[in-house]
Parts: sequence; C-alpha cells; structure tokens
Amino acid sequence: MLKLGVPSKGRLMEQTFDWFAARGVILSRAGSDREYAGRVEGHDGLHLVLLSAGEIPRELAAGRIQLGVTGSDLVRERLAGWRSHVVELAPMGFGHADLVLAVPACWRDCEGLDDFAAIATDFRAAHGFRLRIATKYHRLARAFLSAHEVADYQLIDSQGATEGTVANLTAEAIADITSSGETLRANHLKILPGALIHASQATLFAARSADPAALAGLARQLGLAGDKVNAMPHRHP
Ligand SMILES: Nc1ncnc2c1ncn2[C@@H]1O[C@H](COP(=O)(O)OP(=O)(O)OP(=O)(O)O)[C@@H](O)[C@H]1O
Ligand SMILES: O=P(O)(O)OC[C@H]1O[C@H](OP(=O)(O)OP(=O)(O)O)[C@H](O)[C@@H]1O
Repeated sequence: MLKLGVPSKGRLMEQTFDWFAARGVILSRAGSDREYAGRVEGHDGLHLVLLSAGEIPRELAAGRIQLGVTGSDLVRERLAGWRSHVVELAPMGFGHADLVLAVPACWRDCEGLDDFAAIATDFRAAHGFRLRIATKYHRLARAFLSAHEVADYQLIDSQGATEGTVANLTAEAIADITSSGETLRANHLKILPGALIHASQATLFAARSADPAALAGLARQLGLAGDKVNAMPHRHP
C-alpha cells in the first residue's frame, strides 16, 4: 500500500486532483469539505491522505506517507539534506512561485547582491546591529546569502504578512514567495536583481523509504520516467 499526501485545500488540492485525473487516477475527498479523508479510483494499492502542504515534507521523511505533493520550496526548506529523504518524481506544472529577496523600492542604489552586501555592512557600522531580513524560509535564505558572501545580516522570523515588516520597521528586507508581484508592489518593495533564491512549483515527491516495486507500478501508470524510481536505493525511515 502506498500512501499519497496531498494538500488539503485550495488551488493546490484542486490542481493536484486534475493532474492525477489526466493520468487516469481519480482522487476525491471522501466526505464533506471538512473531512480530511480521501478516495482513490483507478489504482489499487494507493491510499489518499489530505494534509497541510507544509507538513508533507516531514511526513515523507518520517515514512508515514510514501508519496506527497507539495511545493518544491517547502521540501528544501523543511528537510535538511532533502535529497537523502525524498526523490522528485515529477514537477507538476502549477503552483509556480518564486522565493526572492526583496528590499525597499526606494533603495535605488541597491541593484544586486554586491550592493546589498555593502549596504548590510554599512548598516551594521551605522546602527550597531545587523540588517534584519524577515522570512519563514530560514534554511533557504541562509544558504543563499552564504553562497553569495552576504554576512552582515540577521534573520527575523515572520510566519505571515512578511511584506509588512519593512513598513512596520521590524525588518529592512524580506525573503518571501512572490507570484504576481502584487503584494511586493503594494508594500513598496522590489525584488533585488539576481536574488531569486528558488523557483518553486508543485512537485510529486517519493520517500526514499518507499517500496520501489510499488512505486514503479504507479510511475508506469502516471507515465513518469522510470529511471528516477529505479535509481532509488531502498532505505528504512
Ligand atoms: N501567491 C502564491 N502563488 C502561488 N503559489 C504560492 C503562493 N504563495 C504560496 N505559494 C506556494 O504554495 C505552497 C503552500 O504554501 P503555504 O505553506 O503558504 O501553504 P498554506 O496555504 O499556508 O497551507 P498550510 O498552512 O496548510 O500548509 C508553497 O509551496 C508556496 O510556494
Ligand atoms: O506575488 P503575489 O501574487 O502577491 O503573492 C505573494 C503572496 O502570496 C503568499 O501569501 P499567502 O496569501 O499564501 O499567505 P501567507 O502570507 O500566509 O503565506 C506570499 O507569502 C505572498 O505574501
């Protein structure tokens, strides 16, 4: 039996159902909108569980689900060394969103990461504390800034309405998801050129601990390249 975790609400859930339906596997909610049980038609041995998108990476890593649909950003953020826990079986072509670094639109001289690094160093000298970047993507932001040799900053945890932190004077910059760019514009922020941290989209992941034969059967039905499944070493969670 393979357990498949799918986001429990909104566009991610609906587009996931459409993606599977187009490949002959019909997923649906079992009961009312409030019931988090699911039904599967078209593939024996597949069981649907509806979960928070943010919890799917952890459930995969723990081996409580063998397949999961979530944003590629969430897997990278939530799982240290994500490749040792999961395999990307298929990017699904929806749920596109860019994780970016954004700064006040009025920082006209800040045109790239080098400028940002210099501003951060000057900021620390002038204010006696490090420039604050608000985000819920701590792991990805840190790795990106370190790779670009930006050192004089501190991360401020923000679990929502992150774009508002700059106007509220609790941060100087943010690292957050943008899609249409509306929220950044409305909050007088601009994407720092060159600061695309991760281009995310909804992705079907498999746990490395999953049974390869069962996965190969499903991958065949979904028309996915078998090489990723076959290359998976069998690991116990
Ligand atoms: N405006 C957006 N447009 C497209 N995708 C987005 C947008 N905002 C977030 N996403 C993506 O949606 C996925 C789920 O995001 P998030 O963690 O905010 O979930 P949520 O809707 O708050 O659900 P939950 O709280 O149940 O986990 C992430 O992969 C994220 O990249
Ligand atoms: O570029 P845009 O199209 O304006 O979209 C970006 C916004 O969408 C997401 O927020 P969401 O509404 O998912 O809520 P959140 O703040 O709780 O993450 C994200 O955190 C941004 O705030």
